[in-house]
Amino acid sequence: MIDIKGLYKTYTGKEGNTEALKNINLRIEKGDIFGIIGLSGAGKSTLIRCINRLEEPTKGSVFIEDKDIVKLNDGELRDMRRNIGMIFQHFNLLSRKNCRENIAFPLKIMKYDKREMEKRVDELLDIVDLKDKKLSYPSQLSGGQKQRVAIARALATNPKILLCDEATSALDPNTTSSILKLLKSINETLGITIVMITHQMEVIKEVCNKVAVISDGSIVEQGNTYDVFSKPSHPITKSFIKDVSLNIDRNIIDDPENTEVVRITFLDHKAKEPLIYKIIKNFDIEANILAGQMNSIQGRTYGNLVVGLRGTDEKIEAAIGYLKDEGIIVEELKYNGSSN
Ligand SMILES: Nc1ncnc2c1ncn2[C@@H]1O[C@H](COP(=O)(O)OP(=O)(O)OP(=O)(O)O)[C@@H](O)[C@H]1O
Repeated sequence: MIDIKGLYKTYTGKEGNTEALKNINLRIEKGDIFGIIGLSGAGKSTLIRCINRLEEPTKGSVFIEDKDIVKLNDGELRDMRRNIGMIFQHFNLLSRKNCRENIAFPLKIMKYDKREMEKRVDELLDIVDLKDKKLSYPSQLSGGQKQRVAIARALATNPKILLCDEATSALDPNTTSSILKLLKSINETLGITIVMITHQMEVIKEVCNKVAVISDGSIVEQGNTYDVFSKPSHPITKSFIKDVSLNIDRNIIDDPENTEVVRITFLDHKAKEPLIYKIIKNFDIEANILAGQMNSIQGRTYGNLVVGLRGTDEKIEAAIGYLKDEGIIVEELKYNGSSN
């Protein structure tokens, strides 16, 4: 549905050039809730704004269905943008207009018939659960309510795609959760493809089925959210999930008493099995848990443990072989054994 190919963006300024995006390639399928996560300055806003050409790419293509948005003329771009709604961190509502008028704004520009417009505004207020605030002004609304109005306005023209630029970053955790639920229900019931940029891991975990991790203008990892975050390979991805092995004291890992120190990752139902107990019992070794955590992404569980193993090389090798046969991911952090 959205196919970004070889996308570059370079900002030119007095102090030189900034390469904000470097060869971005992403495919977002119809019906996805696609998250793009990165630290401040990574290029998230630039990337999402290139999707509707609020920012002009320097090079590359952004295909929406089969049209390259980069090549559209002004009139074609205006038509295309009706298919792409957008919401922002600070809502961008018109402060002198009430909820009804804010939501009706894009319909007015499209010269909707007055009766049709009133009907559509009522439908939208119903979708975002704000019927009782129809005549309230933005200053009379909470942050969450303002974002609901912004969502209603973004949906007014029946877009196929909704772009969310840090849409929950200004909201408290409970309000964030209710806005994410609303976005998920809009995705499911209206079939709208959602692209969201965020620096909040919780947002990705709660609603995104796919994720791309952006760092210094490049995508460093992407895929199904569960796969990317249960088996992260890039240090930036690991930092978002606060990988247990990153936080562990090096002295503990280097302790010569441990023959080997491993980081093991359990996925899905394996996270609930007593595998450490089994390796101690069946392989006659000692297993000392040094760090651990359990996580959940959209109802699927995974766990990480850092374990110091003590015993003969053969027994430890057999225990690790058993874990791998059981589908557990085992990574060696430190080996002190006699043979290698
Ligand atoms: N209009 C601009 N002119 C010059 N440089 C810019 C401009 N907009 C962004 N940049 C630079 O491009 C890089 C990417 O910025 P961008 O705003 O896309 O990052 P971000 O990941 O959205 O960061 P944040 O989360 O802090 O908003 C940064 O180095 C930024 O300083």
